[in-house]
Amino acid sequence: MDHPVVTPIRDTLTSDTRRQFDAVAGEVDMVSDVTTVDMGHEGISEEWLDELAGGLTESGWMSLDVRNHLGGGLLNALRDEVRILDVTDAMKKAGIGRGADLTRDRSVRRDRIAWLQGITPPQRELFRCLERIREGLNRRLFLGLKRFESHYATYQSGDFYRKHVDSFAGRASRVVSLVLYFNEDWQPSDGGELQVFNRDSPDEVCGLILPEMGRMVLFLSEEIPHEVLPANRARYSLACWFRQDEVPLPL
Ligand SMILES: O=C(O)CCC(=O)C(=O)O
Ligand SMILES: [Fe+2]
Repeated sequence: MDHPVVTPIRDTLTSDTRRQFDAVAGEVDMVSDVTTVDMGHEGISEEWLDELAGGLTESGWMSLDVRNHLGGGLLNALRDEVRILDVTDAMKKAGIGRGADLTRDRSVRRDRIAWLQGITPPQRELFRCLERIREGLNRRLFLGLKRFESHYATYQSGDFYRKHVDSFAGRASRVVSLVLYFNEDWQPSDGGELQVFNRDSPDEVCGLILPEMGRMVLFLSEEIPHEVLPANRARYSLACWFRQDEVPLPL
């Protein structure tokens, strides 16, 4: 007997649903996204997109302060969302792999995650920004990025994510990784740094990034090994992957 094909009820990342989503976003724009209205930041300029593409080309990764580009209002609204998901126990233990291959190996990663659907006003605004970055990188680097997927992550005290790359080489799935952090006053003693390894000599650490509010890290998913060191306090972030494949996997 044939098995029915089960598709996710809502997936904002396929082109058809993205079109619907844009239409809705356009209407809502006229009313304005109250929670994220935030004048006085530069936004996503062509110069900033040049900078992102340059960083990826030169060393395969970069870390930068994005408050002036995404806006403090949007970052605060996203931080509030992930905190609410955390305190209401809506975050799920993260796994490794997808679908039938999913394993939850607590010795490899201990974070909890919640996938974004792009439905709430801050997520809708974020998706518009991510879309501009996707297009901007494609225009400059010809990466053929077709879509993105994104989840919030929380690491409680003691949680970590061991050294890994975000995509298996040659699978052309996840191509560019982007991580945004939402933690005010993060100190070196709070641990939880993202440790980045050199793409040409993967045992060599070439970056140690504090997960501070407004900081973003961008890197080539297949090439840059990285690791989240054990955190000593709750650590909030959002990860996004720009992908070359068209068809979404079930969440
Ligand atoms: O939160 C971070 O700094 C990185 C997270 C990460 O490597 C991942 O989710 O694949
Ligand atoms: Fe990763």
